[in-house]
Amino acid sequence: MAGSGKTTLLQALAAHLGATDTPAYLINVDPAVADLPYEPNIDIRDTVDYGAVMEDYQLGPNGAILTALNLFATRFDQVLDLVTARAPDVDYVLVDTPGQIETFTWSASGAIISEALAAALPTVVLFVVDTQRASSPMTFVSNMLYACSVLYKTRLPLVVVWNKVDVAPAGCAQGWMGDYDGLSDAIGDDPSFAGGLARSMALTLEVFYEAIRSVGVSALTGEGLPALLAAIADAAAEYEREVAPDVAARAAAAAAAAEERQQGHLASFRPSATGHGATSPTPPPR
Ligand SMILES: Nc1nc2c(ncn2[C@@H]2O[C@H](COP(=O)(O)OP(=O)(O)OP(=O)(O)O)[C@@H](O)[C@H]2O)c(=O)[nH]1
Repeated sequence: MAGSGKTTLLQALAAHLGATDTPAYLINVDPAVADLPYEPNIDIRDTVDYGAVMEDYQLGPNGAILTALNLFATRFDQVLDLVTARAPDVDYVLVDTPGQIETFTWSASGAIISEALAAALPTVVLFVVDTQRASSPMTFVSNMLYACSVLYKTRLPLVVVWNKVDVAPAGCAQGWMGDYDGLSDAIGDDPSFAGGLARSMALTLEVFYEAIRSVGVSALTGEGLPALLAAIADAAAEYEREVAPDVAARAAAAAAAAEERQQGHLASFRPSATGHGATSPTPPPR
């Protein structure tokens, strides 16, 4: 979510891993960020000038982020080559995404980037929430719906990160994830459409909670980072178990479809039994 602390968390994780002699490889794909508190190994801003994109294409902030991501995605194979070349030396590749969730999660270029990463390396999504901003039951439910949509869009193991626990403890939100009655009581008998929707969504989301992990952290103080790394390891094991076979099957199906297309093209150029090519413009005279 925007402003939830993704960049600060990435910096905190990188510092934590550095201190335990586990250097991480850092990638920034947010073209609009002004200052980064960490030194990325790969930075979209080295490739795409967000300000120039706005000016050249006469776009607003979100349109410019989308266009910058599209331009970056066209060269993502080069990024992937760099990442996979370094992968044997690092345990983690951390990717910082743009603030507006829809520009990454729901864009074609965001899908290209996450699918390319997921096809090359065990990939896990961290859905970062500002815990204080999810302290009312309604905003909690809407945050969980966003998390749910990210899970279904990416089809990757997901960890919900309740950030900023130095300001607001995550206990309440984490409690609601496992306690429909508690959440329903908190929503109350609000007779409005929103209240009814929140109650039915809360019930629907119970199944979703079984598929995800959640951790409370403070990117500012470092609280909860070891638990977050344990959750990431668990999610990576799920990737190996459940996602990797699916990724391999999809790659094999895509390769088979490409092969079939190529055979089709070849067949159309092959001479027929009568000595005429399949692409002959006129049938032989009778
Ligand atoms: N108290 C507190 N503040 C935090 C924490 N993590 C981040 N912040 C603050 O939250 C604000 C936003 O942090 P960022 O890291 O820029 O958030 P972001 O999600 O990357 O922001 P966008 O990319 O713009 O969406 C900054 O003022 C951070 O200092 C935390 O754990 N505790």
